[in-house]
This record gives sequence, structure tokens and C-alpha cells, in this order.
Amino acid sequence: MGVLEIKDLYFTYGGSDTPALNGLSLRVDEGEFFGITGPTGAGKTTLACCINGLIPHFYRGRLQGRVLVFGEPVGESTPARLARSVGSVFQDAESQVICADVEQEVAFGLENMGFSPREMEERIQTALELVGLSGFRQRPTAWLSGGEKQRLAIAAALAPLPRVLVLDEPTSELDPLGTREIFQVLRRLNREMGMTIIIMEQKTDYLAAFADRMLVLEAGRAVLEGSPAAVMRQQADLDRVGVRVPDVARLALMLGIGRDENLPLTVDHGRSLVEKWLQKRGQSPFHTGKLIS
Ligand SMILES: Nc1ncnc2c1ncn2[C@@H]1O[C@H](COP(=O)(O)OP(=O)(O)OP(=O)(O)O)[C@@H](O)[C@H]1O
Repeated sequence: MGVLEIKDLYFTYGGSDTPALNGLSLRVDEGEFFGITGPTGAGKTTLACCINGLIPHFYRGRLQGRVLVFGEPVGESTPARLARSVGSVFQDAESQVICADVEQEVAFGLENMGFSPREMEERIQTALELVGLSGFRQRPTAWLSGGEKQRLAIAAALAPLPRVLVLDEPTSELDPLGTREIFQVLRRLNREMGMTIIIMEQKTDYLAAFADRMLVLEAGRAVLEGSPAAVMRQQADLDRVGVRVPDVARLALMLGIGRDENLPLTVDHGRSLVEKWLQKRGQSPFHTGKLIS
């Protein structure tokens, strides 16, 4: 089933002459882990706002084209109705976190959606555990670091278990370990609970390793779409647009290893391909520790 269908979408913010989205078409199916990347200003945040209804319900501008979420035009729904099926995590966690303490922050959305106190308790606990904030339940939100606020914003968005989660650069304040943990949480939600994940992210190392499918935006247009391996093979296009090809993929492309979908996107995969490549050439990986360690 189509979770999201976008057809010929144009959007220009009020007061601007340049379209932020410029003829975009896109389909995301239920259960996909879909990654969207692109350089600064490519239109990632604008696209997220078109999916969660902030455009056209909050931001004004010229909108043309069709955005359907679960078959319903976003413009004809309301942000409150959309929020039942679409959980949102915004880029700026600072402004998304509004309650005095961690527990209240996660409870806020659940309360508005009419969950019983027992259900709320269960969901708060699970959501905080998933993002690694169990020990922070009573902590004032003003005391949280930027990364902890991002984790909290994710917990609040996933607690109602929406069918789709749209996240706009949710790991921008997190270090590599924190970023990996968040991607692992998203993978669990996707694989174990069937939640559709749509994530805007510039950290392509993680996006390529975790997404089922990817889209690259440039100046509001789709320039590449496909499996992470298919997208990352287009190194020249990505270099031109300003999207980073993960080092492991770049090395494999340089050595000519990992054909088609077998292009390595994780270090473990890359390492095993390089070991095979060396063995074929009669060079034991043990004698070339510098290359592979
Ligand atoms: N509220 C606004 N009013 C006018 N123009 C805007 C507004 N928000 C974004 N834009 C413009 O729309 C274009 C797309 O911006 P958008 O924030 O969607 O890009 P992005 O890919 O998310 O960038 P980043 O990675 O820097 O967050 C940019 O040219 C930006 O300047």
C-alpha cells in the first residue's frame, strides 16, 4: 500500500521567488525504511513539512501538485488527524521539546490522543527505553543536552506507535555512537513493528547502511532514486551535487569490487570483500594489516 504518494509537487514559500520543491514525484510503500538526502537547501525539510501537513496548514506559499498520505490529500486533512498516523521529529529538537520534564514530554502527545493511564505508562516506559532515556524520566528538559533532547523528541514521536515516522535530520546533535543507536532503534521499529520510516539525513554513511531505498534531492528535484547501492554507485553525480559517498563504498568503487547490489556500505561488508580481493591476488590479508584494519 502507498503510505505516501507525491505527484508533480511544487512549493514556493511566501515572499520567495525560488521554488523549494520543484516538480517532485515520489512513492513510499508501507513498511519501507526510506532515506532522503541532499545538500543544504535541497528541500528536505520542506518535503518533511509537506508530509506532516505543516505545509499547507502552517507555512504559507504557492503549492501545486498532489500529496497523499494513506490515500488522503494532506491539504484536506488536519494536522491533528494526520498526527494519528504520522509521527514527526523535527530538525530543531530545541523547539520541539516543550514540557517541563521528560515524562511529561512523552505523555503530552499520548494524552491528546486519548490513551488510558495504563497504556500511557507502558508506552512512556517503552519509548524511553528504546531511545536510552529510561533513567531520565523525571529530569527537567532544560537540563538535557542537545543530543538528549533529540532522543526525547524521537521518544515522544514514536510513543503513540504511528504507522509512519517522518524524521528530519534527527541525529544532527548526536555523536557517531548516538547516531548509530538511533538508526538501530529506527530499524527495530521498522522491522519488528512494521513502522514505515521516512528519514531526511545528510549522514549518508548511516542512511546507506540502514535504508531500503534512497532519494537524492537537489534544488527541490529528485536527482537519484533507488537502492542505497544503486544510488552510491553514481559517485560522479553525488560528488557534483555535494552528497558524500561513504568511504567504504568509494574504496570498493576504486578497486572495482562489489558488483551491483553487492557494493559494500558497511565496514564489515567492505572488509570481507577486500579480504577476498587480496586473497585472489595471492596476498594474505594478514600481511597487509595496514589496508584492512
Ligand atoms: N520559511 C521559509 N521561507 C522562505 N524560504 C524558505 C523557508 N524555509 C526554507 N526556505 C528555502 O527553501 C529552500 C529549501 O530549504 P529546506 O530547509 O527545505 O532545505 P534542506 O534540504 O532541509 O536544507 P538543510 O539541510 O540546510 O536543512 C532553501 O532555499 C531555503 O532557503
